[in-house]
Amino acid sequence: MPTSDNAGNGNGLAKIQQLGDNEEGRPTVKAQTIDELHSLQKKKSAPSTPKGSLPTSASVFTEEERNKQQLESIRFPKSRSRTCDSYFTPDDPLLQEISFKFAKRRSSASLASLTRESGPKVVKGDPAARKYEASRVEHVPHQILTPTIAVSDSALKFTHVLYNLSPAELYEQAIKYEKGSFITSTGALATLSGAKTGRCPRDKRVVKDEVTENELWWGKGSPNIEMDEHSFMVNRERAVDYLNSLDKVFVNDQFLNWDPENKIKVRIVSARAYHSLFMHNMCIRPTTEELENFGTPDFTIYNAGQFPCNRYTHYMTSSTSIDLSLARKEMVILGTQYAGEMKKGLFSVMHYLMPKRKILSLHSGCNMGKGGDVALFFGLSGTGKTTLSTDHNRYLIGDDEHCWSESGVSNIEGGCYAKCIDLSRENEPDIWNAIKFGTVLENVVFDEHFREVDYTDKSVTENTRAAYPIDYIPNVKLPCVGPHPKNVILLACDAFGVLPPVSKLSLSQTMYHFISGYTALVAGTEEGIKEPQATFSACFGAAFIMLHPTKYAAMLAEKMQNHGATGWLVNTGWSGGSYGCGSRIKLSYTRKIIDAIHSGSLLDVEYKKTEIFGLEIPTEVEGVPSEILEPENTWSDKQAYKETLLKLAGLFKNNFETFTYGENNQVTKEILAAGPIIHDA
Ligand SMILES: Nc1ncnc2c1ncn2[C@@H]1O[C@H](COP(=O)(O)OP(=O)(O)O)[C@@H](O)[C@H]1O
Ligand SMILES: C=C(OP(=O)(O)O)C(=O)O
Ligand SMILES: [Ca+2]
Ligand SMILES: [Mn+2]
Repeated sequence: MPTSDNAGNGNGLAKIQQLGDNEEGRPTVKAQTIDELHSLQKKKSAPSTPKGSLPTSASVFTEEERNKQQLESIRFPKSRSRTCDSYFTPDDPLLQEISFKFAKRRSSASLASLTRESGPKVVKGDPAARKYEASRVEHVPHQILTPTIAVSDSALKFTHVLYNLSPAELYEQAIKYEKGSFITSTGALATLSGAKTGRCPRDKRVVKDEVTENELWWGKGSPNIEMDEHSFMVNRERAVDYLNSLDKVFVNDQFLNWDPENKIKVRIVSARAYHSLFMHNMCIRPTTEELENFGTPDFTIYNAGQFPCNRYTHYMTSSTSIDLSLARKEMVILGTQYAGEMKKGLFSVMHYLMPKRKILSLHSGCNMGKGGDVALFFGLSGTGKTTLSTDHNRYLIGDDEHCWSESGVSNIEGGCYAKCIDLSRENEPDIWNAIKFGTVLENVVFDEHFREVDYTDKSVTENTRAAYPIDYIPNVKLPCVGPHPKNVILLACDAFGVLPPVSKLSLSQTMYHFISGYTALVAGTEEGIKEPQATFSACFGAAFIMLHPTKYAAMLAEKMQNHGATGWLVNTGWSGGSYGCGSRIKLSYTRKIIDAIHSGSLLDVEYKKTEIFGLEIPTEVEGVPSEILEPENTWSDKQAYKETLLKLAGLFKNNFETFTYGENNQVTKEILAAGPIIHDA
């Protein structure tokens, strides 16, 4: 049965919300048309040549001339000897057209990684010839498996499989065929993700069947919006048909999880080089040998993000749907090209598979000191997992997704996905330097001539991102595994400005704050001052968990207890007042606080218990002005402080009620007592 959110309208058709894509909460791009979107990406350059000289400055070309010039330079490289198109002169328009077509085929055929020895073959419209080509594709270790449709034109059509291409090959594909792809001044590949510039959690569906009905968390607060198997198959067929209609698709075979005993094999079938390069960076890259013996994947994604879902399909509420079938071990993406859906979609799968093996999956960053001390950094988006786990004095294990098993911690991924807004070399040097050849830069704005990225520019979106292989960070721990954590740091970006910059937590407090999963970000940064928006997301990642939050919390409590880990709450948000009055805590102060946690020095100082939240705050931290450690000190209006504190405490209590009743109640009185206590005045 559909949930109330997706209730049918009685005649068997799903209720269609005609709200388009601008519904609240769905991150969309700040443009009305594709052309407008593309025009946001590039800024006019200052002239690079003195007046009066030849018009070599890029700004004198129209967009079209520029593209044409670029294509020509790609098609007619200086060393012409080995390119098939080298006999044509670039200025013959007819030959140009032919050579372009030929080059296109050549590249897609040769890039299939199997025709290198035999050279390219041009496939004409003869089905027999296509059969020949298709049989050659069998040399590709793995083809996409599609259901056999008796005889239709689509079944006869041949689609090239571009299998595990290298970053260089993917750059060429992106630049040739995907509008909005450019090389930046540091060598990164700038791309546009299209209308969607963030995840769409309200369009993420999971197949509810006899098994998942009992296993998964459904209903209030759950991220798992149900769909039935039939509707999944309708969307799957739509995605597969779309992919089959293309001349070529990209296939990535890769791994998740650095723990060799719990490695998961994933296959990603996508239509864009951008998506293939993103996953190349984000998943663990197999060696040639591992690829030869890859076998059957444990999980497959069909990403047909350019193509919408059919809004008249049952359960659909918009033109976007991200669908997960655990029984089929498949995910289908329709109607969003935001690459983060693939990464986080696989994370959801891990949140199902790992607990079955008694392994805890964590939405956290992770790093390790020189002495082998491991820290976990939990937190919602924007709270500092990536920034603080990337620490020049420590070894990076991973920035976002981990497992904690009997043998210690392991990163699920092979790359990092950093926010780029206001990125600076001074504050985040390692991330800054990771933005080089091979890195995917999403939705950034750059100077059209020098291709220098302006990280302060939010014209396309505020959620600008860089996806790079983890070894682009110099002090990476390879393989990305480590011993049991010593510190568990819960990050909250408190835009109310009432949580202390750091407090030490008891185990029950750690559980309380882990289940609450609080952060508060500023509502809208453009239209002046607005109230901070409190967000509660169970386990600091409600969008990705598949089981009831208390299952993960119970595992965390047990592991922390067994291994003697200390819990900390770190506010990376506001101090001296709420957003609008106060200011964000300096990153350099937060880093000092984190240093003191890692070194153990914060265990040896005096503590003071706060009112309401009952948090233990240190009276001193090396390198941090002591007066900011107690938030009340930093507020000039003490009454406003008290009111804001009570307001936030009320929001916490309100949120926690979800977990204190209902069938799944495993929350003990102790955990409840570890939350804020509001005394009646
Ligand atoms: N005191 C602070 N602590 C952590 N991050 C901060 C702080 N002040 C500003 N920032 C910025 O906040 C953002 C944190 O984002 P990020 O590390 O990507 O979060 P996450 O990985 O948890 O989504 C970064 O852009 C960082 O530069
Ligand atoms: C990719 C994401 O992770 P984060 O914002 O936590 O870095 C996301 O939440 O979409
Ligand atoms: Ca995240
Ligand atoms: Mn992150």
